[in-house]
Amino acid sequence: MRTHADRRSLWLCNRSLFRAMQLKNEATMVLNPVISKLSGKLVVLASASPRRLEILRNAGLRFEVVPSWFKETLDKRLFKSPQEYAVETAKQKALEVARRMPFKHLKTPDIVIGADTIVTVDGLILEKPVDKDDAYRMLSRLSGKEHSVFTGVAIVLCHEKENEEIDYQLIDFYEETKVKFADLSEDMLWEYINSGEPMDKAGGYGIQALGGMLVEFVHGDFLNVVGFPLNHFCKQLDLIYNRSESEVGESSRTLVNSLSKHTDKREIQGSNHTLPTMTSRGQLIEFNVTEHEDSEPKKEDLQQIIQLMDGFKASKALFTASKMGVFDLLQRKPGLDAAQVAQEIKAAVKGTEGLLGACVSLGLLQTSQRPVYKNTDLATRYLWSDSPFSLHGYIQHCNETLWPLFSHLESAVREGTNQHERAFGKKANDLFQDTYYNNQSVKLRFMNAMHSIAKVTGKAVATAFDLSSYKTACDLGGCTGAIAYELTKAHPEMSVTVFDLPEVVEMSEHFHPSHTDNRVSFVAGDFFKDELPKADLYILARILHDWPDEKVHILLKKIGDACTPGCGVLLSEILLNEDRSGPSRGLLQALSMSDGKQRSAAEYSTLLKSHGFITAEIRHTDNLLDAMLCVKE
Ligand SMILES: C[S@@+](CC[C@H](N)C(=O)[O-])C[C@H]1O[C@@H](n2cnc3c(N)ncnc32)[C@H](O)[C@@H]1O
Repeated sequence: MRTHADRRSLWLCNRSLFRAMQLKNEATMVLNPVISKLSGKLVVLASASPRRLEILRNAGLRFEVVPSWFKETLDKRLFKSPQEYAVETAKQKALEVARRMPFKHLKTPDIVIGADTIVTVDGLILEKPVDKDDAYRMLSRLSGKEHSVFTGVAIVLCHEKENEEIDYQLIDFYEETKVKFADLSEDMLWEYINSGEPMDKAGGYGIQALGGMLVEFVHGDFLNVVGFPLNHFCKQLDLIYNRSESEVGESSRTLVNSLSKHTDKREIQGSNHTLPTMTSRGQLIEFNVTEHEDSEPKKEDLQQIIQLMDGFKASKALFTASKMGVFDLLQRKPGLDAAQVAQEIKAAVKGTEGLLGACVSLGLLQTSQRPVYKNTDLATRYLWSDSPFSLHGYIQHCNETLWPLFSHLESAVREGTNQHERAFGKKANDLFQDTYYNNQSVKLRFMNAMHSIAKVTGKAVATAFDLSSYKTACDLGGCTGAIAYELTKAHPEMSVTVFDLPEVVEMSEHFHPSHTDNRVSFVAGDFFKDELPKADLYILARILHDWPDEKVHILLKKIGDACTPGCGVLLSEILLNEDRSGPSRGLLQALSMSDGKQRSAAEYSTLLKSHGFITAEIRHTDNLLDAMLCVKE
């Protein structure tokens, strides 16, 4: 029987082993650029295992957990090797979730990850023990011997096609780790079984906890024994997202099938028979599920379509309530009834009742029996003008500028040009100088709009990367300075020059924060014509999308000329997916844009590369804007 000291030293040994394995993983690859490829994507883990969840969370992956309904009942005798069984189970788990989500959750994931861990010894597959006796049988079989732990992993990539079909692309792999158990005495076995730990674990032990005391050595990926081979997974992601398609094809197995979103639900649930039980490595299989003529409209289809059809009504109700000061009023005086609100906002009671009711239904206001109204938390945080994260300014811009432009969308599509002349009665060669800045109130409204978005996104952009090596920054087109103030707040060593057109700089003091910050200064000028202030980091936040490539090259050349090797460009934009499938915010915004265009990270990288900048990092911030850091070679 092992003493407590023995167990403790075994435990310590395993802990240091765990750390050593972690360090090995860290040393062999840079995880973040791989994991960050998944940010902004709907990643789903088709497993309820808390250990897998923790491993992936610790790696910085953001995902939803949707446990698979696939029953692990595959006939093990049909498989040539245990690893093929584990891979097939992982595959079935992931595919079940990938197919269920568009119907049950009304959203299509981008990626579904499935995994199955098994333990094999003496040619036998050990899964989870069903009871204590089963655990005893398993553990005594493992005692004093070396066994293998296999985790099969399946990554299902879901691509929605234009015809509403979904393509499923499958990449699968497995990882093997050898584990040697110490000789286990009866007492130790039962003590461990009675701890309850073996019951939900393959092979009846958990290496990351008490079970670590049973282990003499581990050969291979430690996390694979815990339940997920993180290192191999990241290498596969690297192949999928960072390498050419041919490399992916060579290194992993791909299975493609298409399902229509309109395929009958019952057919999906029973569709396992359409999958081969096993495929050989490298094989590509395609099949289609026949589409049926739908006899009844489907509830979920109708919900989706109604949301799209009514979207403009909801937007306009929000814009109008915001413009008429409803949220500001109810922030100052919560608990007014419709007549009181109508009186304050100088509107008809009937019209006000309708607007308040619509706002309640949209989750912007709360009401009670009487009925009186007050702001919801959402409105308090984002809709009244003086809240720190108020989007009031941007909502006014949507109402007064974007709404008229969108009402001419058909002409914009037919003519392929911006609709400023139709919407506002005047041509705009330079959007800023001809449209926004030749009228004082329009200018202030635009600056308020930029300010409100920059306040919401500024911190995420300012802290997206390690900028500690940069001491002077210049925010080109930095407008009200909102991002500059976030930068100095986040980087105490940094000073920032905001460079913008004279019309903007003259108004900037209206937006200064209450505390003075002498590390932020303003310089007026035209970034296409004038000399740029010297800095070792240039910020381009929501600038490049406004301009066509020719103009972007003019600006980037000036920045490139002003930079010495090591200087940086911090770009902040909505980055389009490389296949231009989204995000829809970016694609919708493009519909009302003038001469500019939305671009993907690769497109921005190419533009910057031609001026000597290499893309160091890309961050999808989970905020309204993404960020890229590029460094001068
Ligand atoms: C879309 S706004 C972005 C503002 C700010 N960077 C942000 O993210 O909130 C574009 C900014 O570029 C400025 N700008 C446009 N043309 C410019 C030019 N030729 N020279 C300097 N600034 C310019 C505008 O005045 C405006 O402040």
